[in-house]
Amino acid sequence: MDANVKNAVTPTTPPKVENGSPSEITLDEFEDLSALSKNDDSTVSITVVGASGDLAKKKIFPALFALYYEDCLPKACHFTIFGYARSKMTDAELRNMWFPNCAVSFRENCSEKMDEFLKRCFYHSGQYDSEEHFIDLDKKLKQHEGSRVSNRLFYLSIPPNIFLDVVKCASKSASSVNGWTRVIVEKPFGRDSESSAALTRGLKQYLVEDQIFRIDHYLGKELVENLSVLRFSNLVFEPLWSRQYIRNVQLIFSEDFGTEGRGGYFDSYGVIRDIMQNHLLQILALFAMETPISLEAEDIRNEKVCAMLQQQL
Ligand SMILES: NC(=O)C1=CN([C@@H]2O[C@H](COP(=O)(O)OP(=O)(O)OC[C@H]3O[C@@H](n4cnc5c(N)ncnc54)[C@H](OP(=O)(O)O)[C@@H]3O)[C@@H](O)[C@H]2O)C=CC1
Ligand SMILES: O=C1O[C@H](COP(=O)(O)O)[C@@H](O)[C@H](O)[C@H]1O
Repeated sequence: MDANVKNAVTPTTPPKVENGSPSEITLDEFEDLSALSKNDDSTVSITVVGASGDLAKKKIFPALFALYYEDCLPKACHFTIFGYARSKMTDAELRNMWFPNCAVSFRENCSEKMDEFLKRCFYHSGQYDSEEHFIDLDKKLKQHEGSRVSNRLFYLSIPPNIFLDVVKCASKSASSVNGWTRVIVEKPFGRDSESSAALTRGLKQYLVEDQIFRIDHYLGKELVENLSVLRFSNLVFEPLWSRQYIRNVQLIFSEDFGTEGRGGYFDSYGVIRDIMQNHLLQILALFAMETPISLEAEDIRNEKVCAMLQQQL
């Protein structure tokens, strides 16, 4: 979770929303969604909003399949994945669209696993600001969830100007009545601290902070994940990792392709905002923070915030 955003506004208790439900399991439990399958009475439904887009196709669905392949999703029939967007598509068309990107070279039984996984994937076409269309989605989700406890996750893979429309409709018309409801928000979280705080205030009209997961996909990269292990578990590096021994730190970001489809986004938002204030600052914080009391998410977050405040970044 992005701590700077989290701390950008004074937490307030949001008004209770119709059909809304507060979180019922902790962040740690959430990390292993497969744990939910131990309880035969619960299901997880993941709705990827903006399913027709680039991010969904290239990253989210392959990642969901990888989770399924590694048994990190509840067993089949205890999870459902819905794509939601305005484009008209059938379930089969959605599956065909995702398939090529998901079919990476996993180990054995990949195609069987893929068949099982795709059978749990469905599509619902709707407008982002239509409560009616989210009510229709809710009905479809219920058909798959049956009478079990339903836990629902909405992944916002859409441009930021429609985040709030979706959160409003999803929380009013399609949130879980008996389990948790959570929302994953993709960057950018606003274009400056004022708009970031405004976004957080907007989200909190419908959700409490524990329901909001701001994602920075750089933190999932192997190299970045290994940074903490390298720093804190390596007897050679650990004592040397300080200002006494390190004079200069450079973070170099390079891509081997051009602007491609990002021209409009870069013009209005900027390359620095695209990469630096999120991905690269997260890495710098991981690099510069003091040793956290544990490698739990909240403890690392706390140390990253301290490191940033000390550097006045
Ligand atoms: N692509 C990437 O690698 C990354 C993207 N992100 C962020 O994730 C989000 C999604 O990215 P990406 O998939 O590339 O974006 P897209 O531009 O592909 O948009 C996703 C979907 O949203 C709908 N959409 C697009 N523009 C509008 C609009 N103006 N009004 C309403 N709906 C619209 C379209 O679906 P339909 O027309 O079917 O409704 C589209 O398929 C963005 O916030 C982006 O900044 C973050 C990290 C990396
Ligand atoms: O968030 C973004 O990241 C990608 C780079 O990430 P990668 O995992 O594909 O290396 C960047 O190309 C994109 O512009 C930016 O929005």
